[in-house]
Amino acid sequence: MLKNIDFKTHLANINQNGYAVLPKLFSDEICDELATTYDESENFRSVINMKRYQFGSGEYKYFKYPLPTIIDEIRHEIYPHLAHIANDWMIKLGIEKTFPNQLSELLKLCHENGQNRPTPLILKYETGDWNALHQDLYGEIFFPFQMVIFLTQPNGDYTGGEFMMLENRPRMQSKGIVLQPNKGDAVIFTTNFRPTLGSRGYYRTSMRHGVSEVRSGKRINLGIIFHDAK
Ligand SMILES: O=C(O)CCC(=O)C(=O)O
Ligand SMILES: [Fe+2]
Repeated sequence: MLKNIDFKTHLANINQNGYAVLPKLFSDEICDELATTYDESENFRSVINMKRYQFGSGEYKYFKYPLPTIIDEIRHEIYPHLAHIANDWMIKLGIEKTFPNQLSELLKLCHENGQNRPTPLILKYETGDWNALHQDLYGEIFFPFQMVIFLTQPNGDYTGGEFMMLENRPRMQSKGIVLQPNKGDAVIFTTNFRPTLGSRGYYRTSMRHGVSEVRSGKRINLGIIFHDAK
């Protein structure tokens, strides 16, 4: 499924900016099919009302294991490409941590550490909904990257609802990044922090992500987080 992806360019973008946009990872048909699974409650382990937890406004559902095939495949196929940068980042930042080459091994570590619950999720936002800037860590073991796939079309299915990232640079003002990818596009982005080169070597820039208010319509996204949750 990932045959035509130009990973070299995407990995360079991730190294440079902390994120990459992958155009048209999923066809419209696959997007529609995944968006429809949202209403099939047997696919999910829990439903979160975002207002109740003060996470913003909207609703999301975590898939249960076994994950739908396409989500499981993409999670396993993308991971090895990212594990290499993850390890390089840890070296640059002087952190003694190594991520295994395969997702199955990372998940094994998560499970041994009591992080047993699957983290892939679908989020649904309607008019007025939004997602507060946050990080998806879920336990001591967390992978530095995650992915979000846009299942609906901005300025077609909804307006507003931009994907936002905020880079917190130490002792400097923060940088905001706003994206509005098309239906079927994916964004791979930094979950926690990334190395930025300064005059005295690499330092940590922490990143958070969220979604601006949806002005009209319905926005549905699929989130793929690689580590499992406590
Ligand atoms: O709806 C979005 O674009 C953001 C979803 C999100 O927070 C995530 O996938 O972790
Ligand atoms: Fe998130």
